[in-house]
Amino acid sequence: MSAQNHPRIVVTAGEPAGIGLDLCAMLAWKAIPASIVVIADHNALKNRATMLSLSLQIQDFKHGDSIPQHAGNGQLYVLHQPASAAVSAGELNPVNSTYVLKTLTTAIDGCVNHEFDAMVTAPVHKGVINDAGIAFTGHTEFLAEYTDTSQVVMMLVGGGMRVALTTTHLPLNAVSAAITQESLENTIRILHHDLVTRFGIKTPKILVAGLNPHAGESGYLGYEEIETITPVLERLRAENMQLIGPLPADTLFTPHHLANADCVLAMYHDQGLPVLKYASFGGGVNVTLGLPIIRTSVDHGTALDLAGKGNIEIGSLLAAIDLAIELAQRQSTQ
Ligand SMILES: NC(=O)C1=CN([C@@H]2O[C@H](COP(=O)(O)OP(=O)(O)OC[C@H]3O[C@@H](n4cnc5c(N)ncnc54)[C@H](O)[C@@H]3O)[C@@H](O)[C@H]2O)C=CC1
Ligand SMILES: NCC(=O)COP(=O)(O)O
Repeated sequence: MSAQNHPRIVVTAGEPAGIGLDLCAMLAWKAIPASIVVIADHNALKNRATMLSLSLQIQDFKHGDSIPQHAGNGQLYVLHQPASAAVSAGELNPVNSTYVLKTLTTAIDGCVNHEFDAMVTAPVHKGVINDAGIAFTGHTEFLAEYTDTSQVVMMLVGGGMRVALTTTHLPLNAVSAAITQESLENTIRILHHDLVTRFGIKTPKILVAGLNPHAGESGYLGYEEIETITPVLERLRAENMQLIGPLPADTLFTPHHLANADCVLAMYHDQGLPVLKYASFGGGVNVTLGLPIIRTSVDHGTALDLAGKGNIEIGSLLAAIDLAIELAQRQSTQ
């Protein structure tokens, strides 16, 4: 926390051809109870602001500078990370992938060494980073690897729900094999631990989805519920965790089930996230659990079609910053 006791948040601007730069420029006009430093290419950010007719005033941030609470008066503190190639709104260039990853590692390092209290990420484009010859499936996996964390959990918050995932960015045909008793148990332990410590929920109630239609229909539609999910839930219930399931995913997201639950654990990305995004797109937040640092993110992608055009929603970035502030404040009191 700063000397004035407000959280210090670092925001990575994401894929420069996408709307991350637009969001960061717009952020300069939002008052926020935290200090904010954006990591981006100074000139690319200035140019994007000009495209949006925003007269952004960039203050260059240097490591060690102390900065005031974000006033929302058009000023933005920017840690300049030079892009590797010229930036053009809407046009991906694999050459800039190293720049994108450098913004991430700079933010992670800043959180690990306590220069910042939390990092918030604008969207990156997974495909173009791979086009550059760098294997990359998402921030979540990148953060885990860079911080040497063996397992993390992706959770989205929005629309009155929290939805965590057992597996993240995997082809569908690899999902079943990736869900082992060990990986599921670790996922639930991380989820439970962070709901208690980071979110302040004393005894979290977690709804756990089955993998197969109708949660396997007693084995007639698949065995993962019987062989993998149920034994793990029974083991962890013996430790007094409140775990309901495995429940059929098609009826789990109904008011009846959700009313008293703190979180849903889905088995894979597109089992859980379409429901949450339907309920909250543009206002949802992605948070990585199990990391040694606090990281939240927007719930949407790079929206290349909208970059530089001036008609985007900033709600998800603001919600991600709000959650980062909440988590940082709770951590500072522990
Ligand atoms: N946190 C991250 O880094 C994320 C990155 N992605 C990446 O983004 C890239 C594009 O993904 P898509 O599936 O096309 O999803 P997308 O979210 O970029 O776009 C889906 C639709 O939503 C619109 N949209 C997105 N954000 C918006 C905003 N803030 N305001 C108004 N409209 C908005 C887009 O114009 C498009 O019509 C992919 O490479 C994907 O992996 C996707 C999700 C999260
Ligand atoms: N659907 C969520 C997403 O793709 C963002 O993932 P990550 O980059 O935060 O790992």
